Amino acid sequence: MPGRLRRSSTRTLPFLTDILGNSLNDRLLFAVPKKGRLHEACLNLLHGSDIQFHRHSRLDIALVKNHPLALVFLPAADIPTFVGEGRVDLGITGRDQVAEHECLVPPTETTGVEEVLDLDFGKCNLQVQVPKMGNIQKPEDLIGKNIVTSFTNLTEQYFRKLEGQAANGEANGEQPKLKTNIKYVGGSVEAACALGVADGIVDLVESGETMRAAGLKAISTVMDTSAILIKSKSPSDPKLVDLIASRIRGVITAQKFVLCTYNIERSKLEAASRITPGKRAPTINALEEEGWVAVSVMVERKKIAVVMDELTAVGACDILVMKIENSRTIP
Ligand SMILES: Nc1ncnc2c1ncn2[C@@H]1O[C@H](COP(=O)(O)OP(=O)(O)OP(=O)(O)O)[C@@H](O)[C@H]1O
Ligand SMILES: O=P(O)(O)OC[C@H]1O[C@H](OP(=O)(O)OP(=O)(O)O)[C@H](O)[C@@H]1O
Repeated sequence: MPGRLRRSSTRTLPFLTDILGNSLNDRLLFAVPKKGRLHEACLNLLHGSDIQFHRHSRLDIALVKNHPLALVFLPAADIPTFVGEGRVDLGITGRDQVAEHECLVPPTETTGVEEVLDLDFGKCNLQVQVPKMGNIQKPEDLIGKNIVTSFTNLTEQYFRKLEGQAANGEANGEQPKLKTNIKYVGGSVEAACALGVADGIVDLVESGETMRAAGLKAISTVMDTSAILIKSKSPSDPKLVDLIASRIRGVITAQKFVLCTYNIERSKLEAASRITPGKRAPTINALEEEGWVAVSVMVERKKIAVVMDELTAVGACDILVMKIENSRTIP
């Protein structure tokens, strides 16, 4: 694709050419959050996928030793732009960041990103929050007031819709409503109300600790989000994209599931199989002991304690649970 970072590296990034020579040529580019909440989990994913690299200090590009791949460390918020324009082939960022970008730059047939995989971390909600002790109870009460956020496009979209609904109400004789002011801040959004800059904020909530510590409460959810693997609409090496996606999927599955084995009388197998249906189906082997079978099955890690209780209740015994180191399974 013309204008790709690797093809024009001498023109656009001369300092990188000094350091890396022409080694970016013909490498798939993979953008990874350079800091923040997703950074560490992404490094773990790369490690689990055996993507080996050495990152020089201060340098935001690292060549991968065992694949024709280069990692580009970028702010999570910028990754949808680079991938969406086809400058970078693959990326990890939050679904919230993709949605925020798409509000401003709607995808076309050739631009914009495609979601490859939900990565099952970075889970949180983008929520409208207001002072706990104040008199604002619902998002409509914020119409015409000041909102502070790092997600100005999603917030604009949310409040314009709310204003539209309120305007329809006006036609039915309700109070006239004003336009809501939306201001950008890059971080520590939760401080805006206490500092008198905002009547409400739109910010991410995971545990709710930040929100509660700032004396705020959530009154509405704009969207749910988690980290996702995205690709451009015209990656330079689709086969390598598929290979990387398959390795990452394997690591995610291994983290999400455990392997459970147990012995049970064949007559009780049907009840046990209802508790542990497996990803596709349980593996069942006959035991030397007449009328008994051994079952081996993948179970979601978060459900395993309840599953073990239920298996015991239907007569399973010798229940063992093992960590899965890595996997290759169908999506
Ligand atoms: N508390 C959280 N829990 C889970 N995921 C989060 C949380 N906060 C942010 N994220 C996810 O991580 C993405 C990046 O947010 P983060 O605030 O870490 O980025 P940053 O602004 O680049 O880093 P920093 O805040 O350190 O400057 C968000 O878009 C969201 O998808
Ligand atoms: O519900 P919690 O578990 O408390 O998490 C929510 C906080 O996490 C994020 O900020 P982060 O700490 O990444 O830093 P930032 O405020 O500088 O963006 C988000 O913007 C909230 O402030």
